[in-house]
Amino acid sequence: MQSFDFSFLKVTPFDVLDVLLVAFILYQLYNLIKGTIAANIFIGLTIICLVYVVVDRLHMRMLSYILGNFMKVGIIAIVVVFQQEIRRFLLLVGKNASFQRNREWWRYFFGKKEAEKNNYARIKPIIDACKTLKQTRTGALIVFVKYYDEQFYQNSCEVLESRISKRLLESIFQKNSPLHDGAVVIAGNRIKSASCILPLTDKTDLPAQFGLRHRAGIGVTEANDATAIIISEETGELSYAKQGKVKINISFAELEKLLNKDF
Ligand SMILES: Nc1ncnc2c1ncn2[C@@H]1O[C@H](COP(=O)(O)OP(=O)(O)OP(=O)(O)O)[C@@H](O)[C@H]1O
Repeated sequence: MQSFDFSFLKVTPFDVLDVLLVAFILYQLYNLIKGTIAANIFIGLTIICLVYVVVDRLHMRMLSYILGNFMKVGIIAIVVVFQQEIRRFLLLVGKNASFQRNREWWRYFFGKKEAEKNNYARIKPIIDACKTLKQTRTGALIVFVKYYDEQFYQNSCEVLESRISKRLLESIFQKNSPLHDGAVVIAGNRIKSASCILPLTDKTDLPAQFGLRHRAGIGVTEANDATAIIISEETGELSYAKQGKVKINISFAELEKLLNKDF
């Protein structure tokens, strides 16, 4: 019986690692563009690539010339078209390697209790304000950023630079307040700004009841290392957005856990 010779197939541990890393990167990219217009653009580009390979093999000169030229500028087109996704991908990579994440491990082994106690004092006024806003069905959008990018936020915001306080948050979102439209941005221990106009997500698979407030809350977490609490004026529901994904109708216990982890 004829036997097959697989001796040419030498698989080293680095090959396995290589494949795993590529699979991981593709999976992360898939997660980033899933449900967005970018997913359709990606499919379009893949189809053009496949057509190019076919027409090139069939020696259809005119079409392969046109598609070939298109492919040459393709890389620039990809960078332009996927600007947001590339930004999000780099943020994801940077975030996973960041000092902040390692500091969480540090906290876990040394002095976690102490850290949690301090954090609770920080997040309590926010949770209390959310309780009132939910009860009174007052729409609100509160964004937490690790790094406050002055350029990104200051152009469209009213600068506050104030201590985090329950009553301040409640009064900002009162319907008669001049600052109630838009988002409040919190960084570290400060309310940095209010009335911020944020980028909207272009996701196409969101629930029908999500309007501009929810789209802005999700959008800001796609473009930045940020998380957002969204309180619906219509239903009083509390949602929490992170990395472009949203948890709907969360409880206050859940909110406390999430803020403890992310803020
Ligand atoms: N780009 C934006 N950035 C920040 N806030 C925004 C933005 N666009 C709209 N908003 C806020 O969202 C409010 C309008 O919310 P809209 O009713 O469209 O949203 P929604 O997601 O349906 O929320 P709700 O359930 O509270 O109605 C505006 O009054 C404004 O405060």
